[in-house]
Amino acid sequence: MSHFQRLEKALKKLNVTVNFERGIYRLSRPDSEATVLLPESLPLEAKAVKQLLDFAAVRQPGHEGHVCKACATPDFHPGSIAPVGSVVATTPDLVIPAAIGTDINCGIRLIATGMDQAHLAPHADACIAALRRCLLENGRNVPVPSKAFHALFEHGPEAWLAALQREGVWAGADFDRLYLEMAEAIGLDRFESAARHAPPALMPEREVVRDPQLGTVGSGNHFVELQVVDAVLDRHLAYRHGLRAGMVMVMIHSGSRDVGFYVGQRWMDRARAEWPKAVSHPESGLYGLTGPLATEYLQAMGAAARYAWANRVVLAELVREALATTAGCDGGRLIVDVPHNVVMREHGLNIHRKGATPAHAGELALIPGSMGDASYLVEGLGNADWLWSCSHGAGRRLRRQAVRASKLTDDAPYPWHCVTLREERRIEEAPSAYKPVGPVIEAQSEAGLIHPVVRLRPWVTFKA
Ligand SMILES: Nc1nc2c(ncn2[C@@H]2O[C@H](COP(=O)(O)O)[C@@H](O)[C@H]2O)c(=O)[nH]1
Ligand SMILES: [Mn+2]
Ligand SMILES: [Mn+2]
Repeated sequence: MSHFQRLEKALKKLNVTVNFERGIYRLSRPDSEATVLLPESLPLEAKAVKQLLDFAAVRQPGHEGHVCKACATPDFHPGSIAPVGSVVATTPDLVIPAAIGTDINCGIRLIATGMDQAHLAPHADACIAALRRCLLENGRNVPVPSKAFHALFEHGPEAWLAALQREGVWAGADFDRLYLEMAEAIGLDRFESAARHAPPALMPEREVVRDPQLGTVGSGNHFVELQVVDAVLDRHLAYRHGLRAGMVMVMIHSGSRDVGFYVGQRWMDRARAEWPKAVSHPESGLYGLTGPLATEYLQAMGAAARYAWANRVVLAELVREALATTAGCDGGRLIVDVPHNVVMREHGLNIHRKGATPAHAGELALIPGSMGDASYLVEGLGNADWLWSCSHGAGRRLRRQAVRASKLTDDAPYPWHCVTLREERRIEEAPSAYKPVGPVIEAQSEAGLIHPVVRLRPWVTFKA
C-alpha cells in the first residue's frame, strides 16, 4: 500500500476526505476544511490533519465570529493541541488562544557579524568557551530590575530600555542601537491597536517574574547557532543586506519563556471556563474568545510577545559581547527578527500562526533546517492563498520519543558541531529527526510563497 493510500485510509476513519494534486493536500470534513502544502516525498500525519481541521471547526455559541481559512506550510506536523506549521485566519472578533500555544512569539533572529569564517576560526575555541559560559552555564549577567520589567509590559519596549538606562543596567551597551533594533522588530508588530499595552492585572504576578528567564535560550529545539553564508542565491538582495559568501552569521531561536507560558496557559484555561454552561463542550477541547475577553487576551499576548523580543535582544547582546571580547568582532548587524507563534491583525483578519512565519511581499523571513542541515534567509512573496505566510523551519519528522528509541546521533565527524550540557539533546535534536530542508524550500518557492536570498550552513550550535 502506498503512503498516500495509507493516509487516505487513516483519514477515512476520521471522516476526512483528501485530494492531492501538485504538492497540495485539500482536506475536508463535514464541519471544516483546510489545505496543506507538502511535497509528496515528505510524510503527512493523520494526527496533524485532525488537529488542523479541529481548529478550522472552532465556533463560539451565539456569536458570529468564525474561522475564515486554515492552511499549513511544509513543516507541518502534530503539536501539543495546535499542529506546528499551521495558519488559521478568523474574523477580527474571534481569537483562539490554543492556536498559538504557550511559547508566545517564539521566533528567530539573524545577525550578520561582518566577519568571515577564515578570520573568526583562529578565535573559535575562545569564542565557543565564552558562548558556552553565558548561554549554557548560567554565566550571564542580565540584571532585570522589576521597574524595567513592568515598564515593558505596561508601556512597551522603549519604556523598558529607558528604565534599564535609568537603573544603570548595561552601562556599556550601545543603547542607540538597541532602541533602533527593538523598533525594527516591533515594526513587525501588527497587533490589534488595543493590544499595544497590557494593564498590570493581566500580566504575571511578581513571584513569577522574580527569577526572570530573560536572556535564556530555552531547551530542546531552541538554539543559538553560528552559521556561515554558504551560497548567495539572489545577488542583488544579498548585496542590499550586506551579505557575502563566507560571512559568519548568528541565528537565535527563542521565545517568551516563563512569561509566555503564564499568559498562554492562563488564557487557554480562561477560554474553557467561559464556555456557556448550557452548551456541551466541543469534543476537540478547543475554545475561542470574543468581545472584551478577546481584547484582554490580545493585550496580554502582545506584552508576552514584547517580552520574547526583549529576550532575543538580550541574547543577541550576550553573543555580541562574547564575539567582541574573544574575536574582536565589532557590533554585528540585525538582518531580521521574525515571530512564529503569534496572532496578528493582517488584512482585517486575526491571523494565528503556530510554527509559521509572516511572509508578506518584500519582507524577509527565516527558515532554519537543523543543526546539521542548511538554513535559509528568504524574501516573502505575499501569497494570499497561504495567508501571507511561509514555514518557520523544516519541521520535525520524528517525535522525541521515537528519536530516542532509534538512537540517532551526530557523532560522525561532520563540519558542524553541537555544544550542549545534556547529552540527550544530541540524540533528540539529531538532524535526521527533522525533515530535509531542501524540499521544504523548493515546495514553497515553486508555490510562490518565498524567494530564497542566501543559504546558510551550520557551524556551531548551542542547545540548552
Ligand atoms: N539551524 C537549526 N535549525 C534547527 C535546529 N533545531 C531545530 N531547527 C529548525 O527550527 C525549527 C524550529 O521549530 P520549533 O517548532 O521548535 O519552533 C524546526 O522546525 C527545525 O527545522 C538547530 O539546532 N539549528
Ligand atoms: Mn519555542
Ligand atoms: Mn520556535
